[in-house]
Amino acid sequence: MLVAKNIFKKYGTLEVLKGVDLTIVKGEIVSIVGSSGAGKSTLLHILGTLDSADKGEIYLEDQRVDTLRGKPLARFRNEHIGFVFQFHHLLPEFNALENVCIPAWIAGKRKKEVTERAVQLLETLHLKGRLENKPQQLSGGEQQRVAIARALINNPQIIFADEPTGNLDSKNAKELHELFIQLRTQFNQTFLIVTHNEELAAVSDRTIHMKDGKIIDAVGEEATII
Ligand SMILES: Nc1ncnc2c1ncn2[C@@H]1O[C@H](COP(=O)(O)OP(=O)(O)OP(=O)(O)O)[C@@H](O)[C@H]1O
Repeated sequence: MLVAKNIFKKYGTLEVLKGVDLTIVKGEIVSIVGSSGAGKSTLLHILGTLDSADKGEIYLEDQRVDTLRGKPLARFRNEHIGFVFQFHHLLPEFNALENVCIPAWIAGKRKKEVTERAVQLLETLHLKGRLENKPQQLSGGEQQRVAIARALINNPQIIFADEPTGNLDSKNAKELHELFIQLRTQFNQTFLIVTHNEELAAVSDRTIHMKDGKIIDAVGEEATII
């Protein structure tokens, strides 16, 4: 599903990623954990094509993605990748239903089909009665669920989530973990999640540990095969 080979990244003289290799199988929920500054978000952004590596290769379902630029990259991202961030970045002037529909409208999909799928997703995410509400009229947990429906609208191959529970209380965080598992069971959805939340890491299928720009194994040694 996702294969990354020998990813390197520097910011100025700071070496942030020092040769990361990673493979993720379809339907896996994988968490990336590690201390602050280990390079987790940088890796997630590079794998999600939001940032570029200095060296290395990334393949999503056998398509090389790290060489895409401009319009083909924007189109690929819109059609194949979903993102969920700590701050959900919903558009305040649009209601929940519209926020979910926007990526599908951008992809040029038919309005009626888009609305049907968005309503179905929002119902699955227990937001049936909140379709017309603007983000500020929703709770933090509800806003995050709208962001997840938005990430799912184009049926992405993988969802990248950066601290998705970072802004939620423990009850909403737990509900979000259950939701990820439900989406994996129901749709075989693949997730790669950067998190400091130990409970979220514990319910993942696999946890990847990062330290100083490298993936390490459980005893802190540099891992060679992941
Ligand atoms: N755009 C940037 N320009 C310069 N340095 C950056 C940039 N983005 C990240 N860094 C630096 O790269 C290092 C890794 O950052 P990154 O955000 O990937 O860490 P992280 O493991 O996700 O940390 P945290 O858990 O605190 O979010 C940090 O030292 C950070 O200051």
